[in-house]
Amino acid sequence: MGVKLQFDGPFDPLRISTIEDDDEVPVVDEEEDEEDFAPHGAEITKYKADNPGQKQTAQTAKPGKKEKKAKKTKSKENDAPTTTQPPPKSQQSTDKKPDDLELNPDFSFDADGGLNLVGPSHPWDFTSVKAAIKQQMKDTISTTVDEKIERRRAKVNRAADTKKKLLADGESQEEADNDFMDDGSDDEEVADDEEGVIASDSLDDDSVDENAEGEEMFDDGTDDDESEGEQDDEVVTTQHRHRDSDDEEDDDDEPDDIVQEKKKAEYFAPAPEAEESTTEAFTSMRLSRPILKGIAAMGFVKPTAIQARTIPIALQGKDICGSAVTGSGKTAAFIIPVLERLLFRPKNVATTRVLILVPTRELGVQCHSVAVNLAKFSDIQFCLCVGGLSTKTQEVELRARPDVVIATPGRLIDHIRNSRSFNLDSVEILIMDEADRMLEDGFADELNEIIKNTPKSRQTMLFSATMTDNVDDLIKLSLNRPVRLFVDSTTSIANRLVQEFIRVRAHREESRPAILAALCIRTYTSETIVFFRSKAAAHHMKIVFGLLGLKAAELHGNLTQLQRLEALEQFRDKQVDFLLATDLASRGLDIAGIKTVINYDMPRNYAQYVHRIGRTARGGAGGRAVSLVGEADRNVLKMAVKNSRDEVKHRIVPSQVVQKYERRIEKFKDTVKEIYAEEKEEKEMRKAEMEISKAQNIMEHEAEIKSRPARTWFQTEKEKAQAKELGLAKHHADFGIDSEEPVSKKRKAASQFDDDAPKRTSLSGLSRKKKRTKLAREEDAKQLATQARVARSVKKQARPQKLAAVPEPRTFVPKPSTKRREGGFDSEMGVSKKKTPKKTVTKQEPVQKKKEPKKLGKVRSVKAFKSKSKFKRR
Ligand SMILES: Nc1ncnc2c1ncn2[C@@H]1O[C@H](COP(=O)(O)OP(=O)(O)OP(=O)(O)O)[C@@H](O)[C@H]1O
Repeated sequence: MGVKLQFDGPFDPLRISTIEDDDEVPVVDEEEDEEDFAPHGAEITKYKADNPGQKQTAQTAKPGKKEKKAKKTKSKENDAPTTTQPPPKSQQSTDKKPDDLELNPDFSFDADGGLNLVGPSHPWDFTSVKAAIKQQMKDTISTTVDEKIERRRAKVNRAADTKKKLLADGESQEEADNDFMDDGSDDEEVADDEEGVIASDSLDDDSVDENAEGEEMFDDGTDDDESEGEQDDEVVTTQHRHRDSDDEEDDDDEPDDIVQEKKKAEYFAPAPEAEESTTEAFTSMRLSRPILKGIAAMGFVKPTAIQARTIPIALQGKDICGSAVTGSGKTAAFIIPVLERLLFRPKNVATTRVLILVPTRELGVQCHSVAVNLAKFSDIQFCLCVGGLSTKTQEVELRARPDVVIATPGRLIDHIRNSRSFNLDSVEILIMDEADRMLEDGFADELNEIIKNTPKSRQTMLFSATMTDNVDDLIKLSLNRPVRLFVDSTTSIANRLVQEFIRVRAHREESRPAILAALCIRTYTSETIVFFRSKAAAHHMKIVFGLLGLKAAELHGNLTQLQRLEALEQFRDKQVDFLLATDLASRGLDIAGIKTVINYDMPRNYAQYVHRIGRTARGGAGGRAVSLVGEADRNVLKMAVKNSRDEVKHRIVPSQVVQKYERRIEKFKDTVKEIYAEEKEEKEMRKAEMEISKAQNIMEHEAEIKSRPARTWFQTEKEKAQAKELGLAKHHADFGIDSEEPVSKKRKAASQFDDDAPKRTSLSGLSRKKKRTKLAREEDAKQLATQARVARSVKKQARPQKLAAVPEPRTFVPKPSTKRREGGFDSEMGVSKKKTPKKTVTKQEPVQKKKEPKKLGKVRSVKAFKSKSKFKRR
């Protein structure tokens, strides 16, 4: 309930398109208690969502109703939104309209002062979501992994003390044994920032050769003949090969490019240039007062490039395909125009008009939190609809028809199919954050299902740092002449992000845990996020870190939703120094102050690498990404070096250091096994507990349970698995990744260090939705499956045809290129081999090499890294 619109001043008819679900309802013809959104005398031009070019002039409200409406307005300040055209900055303090002051007496809008309001300490907050989860939780018989570690640390420490005493007079015991269980904070172990140790200036072509002559510099530190005493890491700055913007694609792709460019020219609407006025301040964007207040409260002073370009176009109701580097404010870029448009919604009937899709629950929670914060001076209602939270609570919330639903695709489809009276028929704006992610894996079909359920006339906006502009992909989303707003190249990384690479030789794969421990104890001691490919590896290192005395939280899909949110909060609030995460945390998460991202193992593709390292150096801050690069990671390394803005660095952790940590970790082996055993035991108990409560439930509520209609899903398990495979193949093709490339056996072996970890089951590798569905159907699988199939086929027949058929998946045929085989760690890092004559180290060099036969396998690699120690290696 709010105040009726009143306008008494000029209003730019091109500036805002309002949302409407019924053209017959003029914006100002709302009930008396509609809110006062627009400036006095303003004329609103509305654009139909399906026809942005069509204008409709709204009636001008009669002045004088304001006092009447004001009485009805909620006492809350946020119920008095008013669209204003703020005066020029210079006049703001003196030239305020009395009406403005009347409406918001306590709000002074000053581009420097007002916008400098201290925003929330973090743009997101999980308190309410956590509380909701806790409410529905039952007590379980389990202790946290931290408790298990702590108990054992105390035990092992006692054992170590006893050992020390016994050996007090002895001289034979290796010194390393004495720090058996230290806390990793020995002064001698904490090296200074290595960057200055050996790092040389950016190398020109000549200096590359000089470096190439000293090949031992590129040894990976695995020599056995290290000098006495612990050494600092070596960090060598190597040549960078930043591509010019007009040199972005490989030469091989040229014919493809021409076809794609032609398609793009036809498909995308021309993107207007960013207006200078809008890039300067949010106030120039003619946003309404409540939105400006929300922006100010977030502490945003000036729009970022993507915001400056997106907001005016989004306000016009146009479809957008947007991309900008990680941490550049894309979330606010799509939320602000949505909120602005929602302020003008007809309010006679509550309607869900905006749907924001995100790929992960955490991103959903974060996006919801940012949206709620930005809208806190309005009456816009939100519903968070992600997995891991109570379906029932969401059903209740959805029944109230919130203005905005923020959802993960799986949970949303669940509601569409199984929550009575919920549908997407009234959605006018569809936003997909991390849209390229949604187009891959198992999401593609889910997305198709969602799109099928939304009206064609909707406005659609897609965003990602690695957004695809491949027309064939976008066609599936049935966009309407989208505007392509690519502020940065999709391969770009943040400006102040320094990239380091550590080579992990094939025969040293098992040293990864020790290298990681050395990095985290000696160099990157806090505000560091470590990415793992597998949940098992993340969990294993959580235990190892705990035993080493490092404060770490883990974040992956094997945890409960509450544990996941708590891990993020602990890391955000600096209660722990390290977040050990899988790719679950690689996209979109915005945690202030992350200094370092470590890739324990490289992600499967370059896009994922961009997102992972994009967790640092956000919003103009600096950061560092350190990646452990194995033999199988050449492609990603190559892309990373090629797209680096500045030099990349090659870090060498001395073998002596690695061996020291290997010994230390080796000593925990039994303790780690004990912890796994205890976890296993607890898991069994929890399972038994669950079974009991399930049985009790069935006994008590049998009739009700049986009368409930079975929850349905839109595809069979088989279909979903196939979709995932196709998505992956397509994504690999996009990024030039050889889908056939086997996962290095050695790496696999290295990640299987936790031999007591749960083995693969029939549920492994399935999405949460699949798992849940599968588990839920366990009891009477056949019966329910049959019911579901029947229900599905009946519903399918009743449904309209899909808006766009999914095109045949492209079969990826690896290009016969010798280029890839040439690339070893050294050549990807831009370092020439020893015998390369200086003058031949030019840009033409790789082209010549391209024609060489494919024979640069292991032999080349060993040669390239030749060092004095090569004779000693086993
Ligand atoms: N105009 C602004 N002024 C200052 N800070 C801003 C502005 N807009 C957004 N931010 C802040 O910048 C940070 C990054 O924003 P956001 O998470 O939206 O980035 P993103 O581009 O979506 O990143 P990613 O690609 O990783 O998802 C956030 O902390 C956000 O609060």
